[in-house]
Amino acid sequence: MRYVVTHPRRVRGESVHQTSWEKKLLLSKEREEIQVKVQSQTAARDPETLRKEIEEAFLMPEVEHFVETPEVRETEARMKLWLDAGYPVHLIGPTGCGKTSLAMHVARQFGRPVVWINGDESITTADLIGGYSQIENESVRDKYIHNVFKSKDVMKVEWVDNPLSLACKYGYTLIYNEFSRTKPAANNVFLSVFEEGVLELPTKFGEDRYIRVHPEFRAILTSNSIEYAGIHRPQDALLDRMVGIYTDYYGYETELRIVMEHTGLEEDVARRVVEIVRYLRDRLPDAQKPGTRACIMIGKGLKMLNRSSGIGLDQICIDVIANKTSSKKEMEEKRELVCEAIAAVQEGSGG
Ligand SMILES: Nc1ncnc2c1ncn2[C@@H]1O[C@H](COP(=O)(O)OP(=O)(O)OP(=O)(O)O)[C@@H](O)[C@H]1O
Repeated sequence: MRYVVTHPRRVRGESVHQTSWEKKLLLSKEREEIQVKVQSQTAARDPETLRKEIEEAFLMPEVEHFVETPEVRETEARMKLWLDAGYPVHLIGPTGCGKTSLAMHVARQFGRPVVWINGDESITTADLIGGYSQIENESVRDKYIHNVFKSKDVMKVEWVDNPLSLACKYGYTLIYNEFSRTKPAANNVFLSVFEEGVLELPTKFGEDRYIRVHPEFRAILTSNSIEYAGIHRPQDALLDRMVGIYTDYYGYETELRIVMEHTGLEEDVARRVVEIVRYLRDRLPDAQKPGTRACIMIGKGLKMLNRSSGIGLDQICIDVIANKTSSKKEMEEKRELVCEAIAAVQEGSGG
């Protein structure tokens, strides 16, 4: 809804040769309130149409190449059990182990629109629930006339729902990725959502400050087990209202299937990639462990290799795990470990 503010045109008194009578009239007008003629520019769309448009906009795309092994299905089954029991599910696990893909895949299976929030230090409660859109219109009179006139009119127009309000109002599935990156105070609104089934809109005026949470509302939150120990430890009261499912790196066979699905590599090559990454994962510190994502990246890098470039498998692996390196010495140590991993896998495969 756009508003047009109309108000008496202001003109510079002296520069326009008006009669004294016109000046008097203009001056008196200046003391009048600004006449705000609000015309809505668009005919109000009915709420149902608006909702359908919102739902189409939010429908989460299918997770491509999603691999379901017995191990994946077991975790999915636990997630659905708790979500159907009415509890939010908190997936905790190391970087790149598959939390987000799992959350998206399970969310899709409820057939409800999925709204997505990425946790961040700068997120406020308003980012979660919404706020008023407002038009501010300021008109300032000429400075060199004694009757300087300054007018400012701020109009609060309509409340705009943000993802959490939409999910609670219409029963969408909420995925709150890396939620522990958000400051705990901003996440306080979730306490009554998860317990009393009520979303309070503390910044909203009037009677509809509360949303009764829709029975189809579900929430899946993810956080990074490594960062979890670091950035913002969520308040116990919030953790107490969720079910926690710790998702570590997948087993060998699942990871192999995922790499083959994403890269199209032959099984024997994919096996070597997974074995090299798992060799490194077993020997690197938690914060440096390569995840499933690293397996896929190495696999895709291998596919792009051509003999003439002189780039070898070792360099591909080093480039993928170098991101979390903080010194030349550390890089050299990793280079040695990569060569050790490749040799060990070569030996193991009798290659
Ligand atoms: N079951 C699966 N089927 C296919 N691909 C998967 C599966 N699980 C994870 N992946 C792939 O592995 C990579 C890492 O998965 P994902 O991004 O879900 O991990 P994450 O734990 O959410 O990572 P982060 O902590 O960085 O958010 C992605 O490329 C994803 O597509």
